Amino acid sequence: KDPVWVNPLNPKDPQSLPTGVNKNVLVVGGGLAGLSAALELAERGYSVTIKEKYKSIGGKLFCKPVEILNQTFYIEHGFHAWFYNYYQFKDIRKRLGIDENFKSWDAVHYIFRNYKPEVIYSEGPYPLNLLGIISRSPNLKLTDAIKSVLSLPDLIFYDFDSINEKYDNLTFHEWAIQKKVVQDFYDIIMKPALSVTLNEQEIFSAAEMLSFVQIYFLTNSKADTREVTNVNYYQAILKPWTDYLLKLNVKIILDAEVLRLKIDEKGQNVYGSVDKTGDDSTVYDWVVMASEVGAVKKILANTFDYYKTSAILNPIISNCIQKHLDPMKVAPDYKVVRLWFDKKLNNSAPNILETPDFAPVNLVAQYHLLEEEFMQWSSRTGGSVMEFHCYTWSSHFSPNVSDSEVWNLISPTVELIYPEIFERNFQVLAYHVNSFQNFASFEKGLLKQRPFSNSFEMNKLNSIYLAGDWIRTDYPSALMERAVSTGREAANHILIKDNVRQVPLLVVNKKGPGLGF
Ligand SMILES: Cc1cc2nc3c(=O)[nH]c(=O)nc-3n(C[C@H](O)[C@H](O)[C@H](O)COP(=O)(O)OP(=O)(O)OC[C@H]3O[C@@H](n4cnc5c(N)ncnc54)[C@H](O)[C@@H]3O)c2cc1C
Repeated sequence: KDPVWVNPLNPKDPQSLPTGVNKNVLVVGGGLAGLSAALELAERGYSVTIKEKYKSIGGKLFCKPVEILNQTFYIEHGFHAWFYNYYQFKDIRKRLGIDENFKSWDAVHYIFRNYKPEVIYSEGPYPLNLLGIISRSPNLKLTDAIKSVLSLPDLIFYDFDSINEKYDNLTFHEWAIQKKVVQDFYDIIMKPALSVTLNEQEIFSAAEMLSFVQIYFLTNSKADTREVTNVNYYQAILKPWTDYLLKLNVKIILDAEVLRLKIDEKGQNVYGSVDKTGDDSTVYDWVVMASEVGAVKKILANTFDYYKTSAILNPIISNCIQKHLDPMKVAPDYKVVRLWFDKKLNNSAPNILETPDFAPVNLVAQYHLLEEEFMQWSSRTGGSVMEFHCYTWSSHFSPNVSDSEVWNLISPTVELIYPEIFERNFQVLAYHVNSFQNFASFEKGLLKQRPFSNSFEMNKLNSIYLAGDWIRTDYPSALMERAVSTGREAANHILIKDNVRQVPLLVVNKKGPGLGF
């Protein structure tokens, strides 16, 4: 199915603010959602200020310089992949002129405890591409798909609205049982997708997962096609993006955690913020909250405390909190561990390996096969740089372990994945651990209360819009693409209010591919 354009609601309005008109926008959070909103608004003449809590921009895509082995390496929050259906992201890449910083990741390698390894890629037109995956598989048989026939209507005749209505109160696993999905099929095709959601697999919503399946596998035969960057994310994405914003006079203030919002009590307009650095006296016309779910909860709770005696604001803020924020949850904490070894795995080890059965390790990326600076270090020293993603850490170990204990704790699992590391006695030369608990939960039952980008405004908390990967969209979207799409949506809510033409969005079709003809 082709993607669909969401066209501007005001196509006749001018493309930017009239000369001489100044509108200030505050963007809270410098992740992809905030950067996307800032890009659209600054291009259309707005004076944009981004306030970011940390010293580096990028949110979950951040990439910061770290001194390791007497060299400065740029280290990411964690390895990411860009998918074919990431239309808003592709558009931003084109506008920033950074396409050359991406390369294709042709096939995805998986290992399992009870099945042979799989190399999955999509080739040929739909539905032959899916049949190809089954026929190449050393584990799956066509009869698995035929026996799982009850699941096929929800997959190939997917309908976004009715699936959301029907299945958010079921977990994906419950849905698979209800639809009698054959175990092999579930374990090899479906469970791996759940494994990389950074959520607890057992409680993940069926509605959310079926939408993910459309985006990443089914909507068109290229959906599963992925790209990775060939240099670090700072060089590939964040520097060009922030350089462009700075050229458009966007103010980017780092290390400036927003503590609470300032609201004009009569008009209920949000007009500013109090930050870690103090009380910002700028009056903003619009605010885009683009921080992650836990942070928005915290900022709104502080704001409520501040205005709790206000007869007008108290019920408004409390309504937004109760309706849209209280039900939202944060996924378990995760760790991303990058190690510098004195040796390399043999050549047959893939650059990226997904390990759905090997929790706490969900994915292994070999950085010396991915990014330039690590390739150079490896060819100079003969060593390797490997990253291990551990997505639901506290379901396996104490959340409070020190960084120096992490490798010892995951070593027994890594030994099952890559015994060679231990057989050949690889020495760890250095290591770096990122630990966070900032990912949104997509467990069952949250969809109805999940806010849209304009939900606060709809509940009378005016001039404030939401953006981020935890915000609900009325089309299939996920992760990085949801972040940049909701950033653009937030910008569009502002543009239409100021009679500036909205920016079109290209989104994944709400219907599944059907029989393909
Ligand atoms: C290890 C890992 C691997 C991933 N892999 C993929 C992948 O392969 N493909 C994919 O599509 N997605 C992937 N993701 C998800 C993707 O990174 C996110 O969906 C996306 O980056 C979210 O962007 P965001 O702007 O919504 O939120 P964030 O990136 O979380 O940005 C929010 C920003 O708000 C800031 N902030 C918080 N509180 C405040 C405050 N009070 N004041 C000011 N600023 C504040 C934060 O510091 C942060 O910079 C992965 C995520 C992780 C962690």
